[in-house]
Amino acid sequence: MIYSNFTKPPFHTPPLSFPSPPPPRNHSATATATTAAATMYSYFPAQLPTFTPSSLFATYASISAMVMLLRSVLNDVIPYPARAYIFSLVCSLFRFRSSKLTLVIEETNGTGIGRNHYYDAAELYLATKVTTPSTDRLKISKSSRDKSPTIRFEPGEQINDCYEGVHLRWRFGCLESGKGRPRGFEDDPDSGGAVSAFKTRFFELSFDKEFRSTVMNSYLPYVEAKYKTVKEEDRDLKLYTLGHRSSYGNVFWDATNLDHPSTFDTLAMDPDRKEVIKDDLNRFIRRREFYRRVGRAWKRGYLLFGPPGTGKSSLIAAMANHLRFDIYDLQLTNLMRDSELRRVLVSIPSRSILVIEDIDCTVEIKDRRNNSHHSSTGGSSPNGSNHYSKNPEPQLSLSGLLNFIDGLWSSCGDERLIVFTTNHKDKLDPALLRPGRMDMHIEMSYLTVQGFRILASNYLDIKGGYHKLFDEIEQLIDTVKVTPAQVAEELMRSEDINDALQGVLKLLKGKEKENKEAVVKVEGVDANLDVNEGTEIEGTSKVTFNNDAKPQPSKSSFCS
Ligand SMILES: Nc1ncnc2c1ncn2[C@@H]1O[C@H](COP(=O)(O)OP(=O)(O)OP(=O)(O)O)[C@@H](O)[C@H]1O
Repeated sequence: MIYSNFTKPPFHTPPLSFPSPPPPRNHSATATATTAAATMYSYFPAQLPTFTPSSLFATYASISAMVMLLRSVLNDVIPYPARAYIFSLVCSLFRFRSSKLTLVIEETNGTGIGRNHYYDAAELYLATKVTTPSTDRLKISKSSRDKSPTIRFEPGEQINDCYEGVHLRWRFGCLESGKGRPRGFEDDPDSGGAVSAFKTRFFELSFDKEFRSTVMNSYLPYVEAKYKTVKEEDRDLKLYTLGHRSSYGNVFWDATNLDHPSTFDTLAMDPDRKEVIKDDLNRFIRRREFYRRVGRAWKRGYLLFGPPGTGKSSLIAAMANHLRFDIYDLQLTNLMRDSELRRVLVSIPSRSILVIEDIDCTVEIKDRRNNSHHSSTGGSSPNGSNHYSKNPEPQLSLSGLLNFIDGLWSSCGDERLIVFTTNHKDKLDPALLRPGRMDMHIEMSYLTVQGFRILASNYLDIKGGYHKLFDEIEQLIDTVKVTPAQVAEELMRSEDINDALQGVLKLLKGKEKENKEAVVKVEGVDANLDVNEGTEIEGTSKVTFNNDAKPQPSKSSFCS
């Protein structure tokens, strides 16, 4: 027990003694004064309690201990939402008479799973305003491949802005929005045992209430427009792939710069077909109002099909470079359930291309669904995790994917392209080919003469665009199947034009020879069939006419 100077002393402390009043004098005035003084003297102790540093510290310590005790009791007794409500009530009392209006712009939208476009716009817009004197501290980063640095704000940082005479104050904040599983994962038993705090980043925009309509109708659209301009002019295109998984089981996109040099000019493809694709893309971008008017989600699906090495990935990169859209490369093996797929797809922003390569391997999706019982009894997922064993249902399904393409979820997000690629269109689930799902089917074929001319001009920069070996090469290109990738490989082997073209010639002649041998082999099988009529010949379907007809392993990890 700590005793202060104001509390009763312990019983063994000697009682405070008061000195006796001085004896009275004869003088009457003096006597009166003396009597008054004596009366006062009798009320006050001779020695007032003293405030020593140690006593003050002891008092402070006991008060703090009490406050902390009270606080922890209140925290235990009153649940977090109730505390937050009381806090907001108290705040609202103080805000009541404020002439300012504050808009809070959080990083995620109301549902907590999609990004808030205003937040992205504000972040980029304010990065252009960091030269104002009110800015004291910023985070800055730049990878070796970035064109310009990325600027981020420290919590509490303020930036003042002025728009059409209206003074605006931006403030960046970051707060721990509570402990527990993030929104949408509350009932998920598999979302990680650890329960930790998660952060909400936000901007606050404060201004005089009278300018509310100016800010809402004019300033915010202005910030958005600036964002678009800056993004287009300055930024590097990004390639996003599904990366790390949080302890809640949430999967996040990891970004890297997309430096793919492929353009429609470098693509070895018939010029007419290239024009058709370019026109289609340009029309799509222009038709925002059209899509709204006819009640369709503003997105377009492309199916690219053709043998490996015919330029499907190169075409996607050319599309991204043409439109200045980011690419989101989705590997379905990284996802376990439809809910994850939805979450990941909804997090893709506008002006981006979602790519799902080798979609013919979606047979895996159906297999997972059918094998859910097996998985739930201890099987492990294809990527080696034991995620399935904890969550038997529902798994990733084709219908989940299709629902995103043209179901209700398709309306989440604007201005997006969805590109599926496949080496085997015939193997695709008919549901994927249904009209309205993939708007345009683009066949990527073996190299044509026109395609070869484009490759030769790109790789060898031949003056006049003609070489004496072209005639022979082009004759062979018409008769054998060779992919642009194979010819491009030959063209890269030598810096000498003649050597490089000789290499192409050799490749084509080799293919021609293989074709002839294969024909002879087939004729031999046919002859055998005639001799042993009625014999079941196994493996005739494996007889190949050339190397290109051989089934080739897909590079996608989705195909195990
Ligand atoms: N049509 C083409 N025009 C220009 N270059 C091409 C073309 N097709 C292939 N190439 C060259 O071949 C390489 C591989 O091509 P790409 O990855 O685009 O083929 P793909 O059809 O996507 O193959 P896969 O089906 O195996 O993914 C490219 O880096 C490019 O250099």
